[in-house]
Amino acid sequence: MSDVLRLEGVGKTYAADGPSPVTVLADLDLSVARGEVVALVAPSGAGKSTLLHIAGLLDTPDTGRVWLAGRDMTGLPDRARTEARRRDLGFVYQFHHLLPEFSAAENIVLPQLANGVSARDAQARAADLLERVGLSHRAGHRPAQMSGGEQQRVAFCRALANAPALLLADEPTGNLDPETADKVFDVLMGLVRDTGLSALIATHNHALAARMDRVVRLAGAA
Ligand SMILES: Nc1ncnc2c1ncn2[C@@H]1O[C@H](COP(=O)(O)OP(=O)(O)OP(=O)(O)O)[C@@H](O)[C@H]1O
Repeated sequence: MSDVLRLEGVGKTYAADGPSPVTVLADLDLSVARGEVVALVAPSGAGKSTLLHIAGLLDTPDTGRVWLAGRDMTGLPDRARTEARRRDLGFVYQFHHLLPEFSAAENIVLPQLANGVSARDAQARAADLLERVGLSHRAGHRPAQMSGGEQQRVAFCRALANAPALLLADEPTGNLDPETADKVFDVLMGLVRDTGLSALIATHNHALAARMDRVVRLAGAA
């Protein structure tokens, strides 16, 4: 199977047993093929975050199944899900979430050490990734010493540090002014294409969505 991510018949209802249950996702099918970049466009409240949490193995659907990198994740215990998340997924959010007391390079090295990569290999990969996003000269800077666009470029490198099968991004340039957002998005797409990565990228920006391989629109369930 060449899909990196496959959701089949996924449904999610919040407070299903409460007085006013909210069905956010109903019978949703979605797949991301290997090397494919898919835009996820949804009006506010349509369930974009819920979907990304389910795809990111941070939440479980009430119905349906989730495959990641060819393995069925449905019903796996927390430990196995955490392990799959660490091995197969990279995350980028609207805010960079870099560790403030560590340098750009260290922020990219640390997740690799946690995955058992040697310090030497981790440093070499961090240097390579920083070069790809044009930030070699910022390797020793801490997040507070960098611009918003630079911080976000480091966050992309960190997400790719362990060579995940799939990148999940939630409004990755949403915190930046439009001009910077365009440039930083170019960097992200360059990085994704260079590494042959698959990605599911949520955005409200239709121009950015149009630059991806496919656009999935989430209308929101009743
Ligand atoms: N834990 C929860 N309990 C009850 N309702 C929830 C919960 N989490 C989310 N919802 C509801 O589910 C709907 C979808 O939420 P979700 O966060 O997935 O939307 P979203 O598409 O990401 O929105 P936005 O783009 O505004 O962040 C919303 O109406 C929200 O109020």
